[in-house]
Amino acid sequence: MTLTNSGVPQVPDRYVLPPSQRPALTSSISTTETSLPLIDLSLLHQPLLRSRTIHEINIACKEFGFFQVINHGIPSSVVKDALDAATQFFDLPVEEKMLLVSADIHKPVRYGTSINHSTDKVHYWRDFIKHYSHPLPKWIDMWPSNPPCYKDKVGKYAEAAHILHQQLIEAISESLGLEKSYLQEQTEEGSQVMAVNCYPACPEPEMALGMPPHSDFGSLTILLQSSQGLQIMDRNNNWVCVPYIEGALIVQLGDQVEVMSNGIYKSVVHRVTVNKDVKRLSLASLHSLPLHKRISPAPELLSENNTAAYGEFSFNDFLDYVSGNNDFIQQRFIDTLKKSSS
Ligand SMILES: O=C(O)CCC(=O)C(=O)O
Ligand SMILES: [Fe+2]
Repeated sequence: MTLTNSGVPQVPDRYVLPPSQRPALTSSISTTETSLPLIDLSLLHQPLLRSRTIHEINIACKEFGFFQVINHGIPSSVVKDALDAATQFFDLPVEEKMLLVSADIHKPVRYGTSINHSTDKVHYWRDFIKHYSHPLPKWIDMWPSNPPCYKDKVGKYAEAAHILHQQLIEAISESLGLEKSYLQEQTEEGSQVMAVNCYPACPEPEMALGMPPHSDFGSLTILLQSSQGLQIMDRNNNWVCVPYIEGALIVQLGDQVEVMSNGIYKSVVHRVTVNKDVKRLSLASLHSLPLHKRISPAPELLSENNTAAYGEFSFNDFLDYVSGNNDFIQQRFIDTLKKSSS
């Protein structure tokens, strides 16, 4: 934000990506050429239409590990208020935000800029604040107290996202042929982290990224964006721009669902491009099954001919990987769990 506000005419060297990693805006597939799944969640509550909607979710999860949802039950006023509060937070004087800065990924509330991981060489065009969000009463006192509306407005959104996550996990379990309640206990006890991201306007958007390619570690991410900027990788390794759809929320499958489904569903690799004129905000509600829990493929999905394709893992394994790995961007954590099929 400080760089953009000072009107730099060029992206400083530390943000410039090696040519092979630049977003090459022209070669990404835009959404006029390909249609990404959009699901009307209100149909899940209609007995005659539920199974068809579950089928649509199954196809979207298999093909993309991604879909957008409308009629998701979170009121538009709650969504708007959360985005307003986030905007006001990033507009605070830099000295005030810097009081929350930390590189320690274990901190329950932390503000950060540029560097995605301590091991990354390249910087990214993003400021963010991340905070633990579930159960909310436990964490909310630690959240930013400025702007004064932040706790209330982002808190209401976070609680609504938590309920939506439970409904989505039920539908996704069902779409795999598992009991609707298969993960119920684990989602109730699971964790939720809100990553509130701000991507300021960037003088040379073709040289930098807001976030590098990655998949999210947890079960699902529910993402609210203020404008277009997210790209997902499709099964042919093409980058596809995710369109901004008024009132819609984005659902992305994380690594835990990939392992639990034994790879029937894959977590979606995504990145964030930046924009010359518009500051973009996003609220990523990152949901995860309990952090101490070891996740492994669901036994119900395995058979003699279909054995476990992934080893089990826990959140701590993931943290060890992130803190010890210099090539986080090149290799996904989940790929290290894959068993070779001999
Ligand atoms: O800003 C976005 O659209 C994506 C953010 C994201 O991928 C994340 O916070 O993990
Ligand atoms: Fe992400």
